Amino acid sequence: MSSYQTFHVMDGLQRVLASFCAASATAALLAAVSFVLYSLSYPIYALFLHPLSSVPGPKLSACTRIPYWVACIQGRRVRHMTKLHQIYGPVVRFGPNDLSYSDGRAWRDICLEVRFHAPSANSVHNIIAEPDHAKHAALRQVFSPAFSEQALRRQEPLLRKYADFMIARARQAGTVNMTQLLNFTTFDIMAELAFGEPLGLLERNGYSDWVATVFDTVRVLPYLQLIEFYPLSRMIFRLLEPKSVVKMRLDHFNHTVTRVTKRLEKGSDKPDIWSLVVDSHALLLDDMHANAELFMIAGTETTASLLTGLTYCLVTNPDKMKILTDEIRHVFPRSNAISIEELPKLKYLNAYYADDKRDAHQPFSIGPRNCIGMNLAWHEMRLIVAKLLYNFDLESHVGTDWLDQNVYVIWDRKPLMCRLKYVK
Ligand code: HEM
Repeated sequence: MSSYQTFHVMDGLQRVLASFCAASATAALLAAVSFVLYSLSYPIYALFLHPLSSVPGPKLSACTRIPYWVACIQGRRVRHMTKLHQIYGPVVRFGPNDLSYSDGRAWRDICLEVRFHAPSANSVHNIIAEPDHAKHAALRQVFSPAFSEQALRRQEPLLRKYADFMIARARQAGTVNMTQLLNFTTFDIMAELAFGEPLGLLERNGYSDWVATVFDTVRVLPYLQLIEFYPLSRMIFRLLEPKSVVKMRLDHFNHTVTRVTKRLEKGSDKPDIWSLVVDSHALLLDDMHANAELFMIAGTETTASLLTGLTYCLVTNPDKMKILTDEIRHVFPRSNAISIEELPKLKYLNAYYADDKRDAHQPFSIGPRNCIGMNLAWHEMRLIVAKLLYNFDLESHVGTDWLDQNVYVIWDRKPLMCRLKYVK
């Protein structure tokens, strides 16, 4: 009896299973057919019927973003886009729904369209990633006093301290890897502003583990961008992200959490970021952590990249370097007299800045989400260049292939070896 019943139950189960398998097979077949049909018809749509179909660009890029992602992953994004503009002109379609403009008139339109980034490890959006415009504006208002001209005048002794430390470090060396030295300097400055304490890179003449991780992991950044770009890959990644990677991300973030928390508990009368914003009570602790992490990236390697590039341009154009060096040594009687108040008055040092305002090139972006640290960056960069050229004659035999560098969201800068002769 029981075996008969069992046979019946099994029979029923088998039938349910069989029909389930058949349904699954049909669904899979339908999905496969739909996929094939979509793959075959999408290029026709993308090339002939899409609203962007008349915009110049490679046919493959009109159908898929794959060529762009490959270029990003290989660190060739800038070269890839430059080449596309050389071939196709000022407006290029580099993906099915993506346009790139090399014409300055596009700045206003591009700034209306904001790209959003993933939240920080504590799930809070920092200011650059904040998708809500009203929240962004509120954050901007809170942080603005810390980056105002008034704040910068109070921060000048700190900037000078590290510029002088950089000079002292360079004097000991003779031949210097400027890529590293400039990284040490900008990270030390920003750590004092964001954590209220130095990272000690100039002192130890080497990277801390935390900074080394930032540079060691740059090649992963395009993969993360790719994953974040598509909602499905983002969802799958969140589900499958290995625990070890999550832990690594949290450990890295906790470096900032520990330091910011310590700085807030301790209090400070130094003009760092928190002493200029903390009184507003408008920020939660999580906001502070997320934004401190952003400042440590946005305010360091950007400035260091520009300074390294400028140093390369100077050592490979000694005639221009001489004009700039003469200007700085003529205006200031001694290294200690170099001040952030006087530096903006130097004509040759600021020639780029003047050009930049007329030009289509906007390295700090424009609009309500432009770089909040722009004034700090200009003062810091002018001070560092002036101190460097006042104190040293620079020389380097680096070849033009130095310029051939990869960019993985941030530049993967090559070492820039320079001989520094102390002259004062
Ligand atoms: C040469 C140096 C620098 C360059 C070229 C630069 C460039 C930029 C650009 C292009 C943006 C807009 C990004 C976007 O729209 O996605 C930006 C935003 C930002 N930058 Fe800078 N930056 C520099 C230095 C600094 C410094 C020293 C700080 C100081 C912490 C800083 C902090 C920020 C912040 C917080 C934002 C987000 C602003 C917002 O969303 O309201 N940057 N920067």
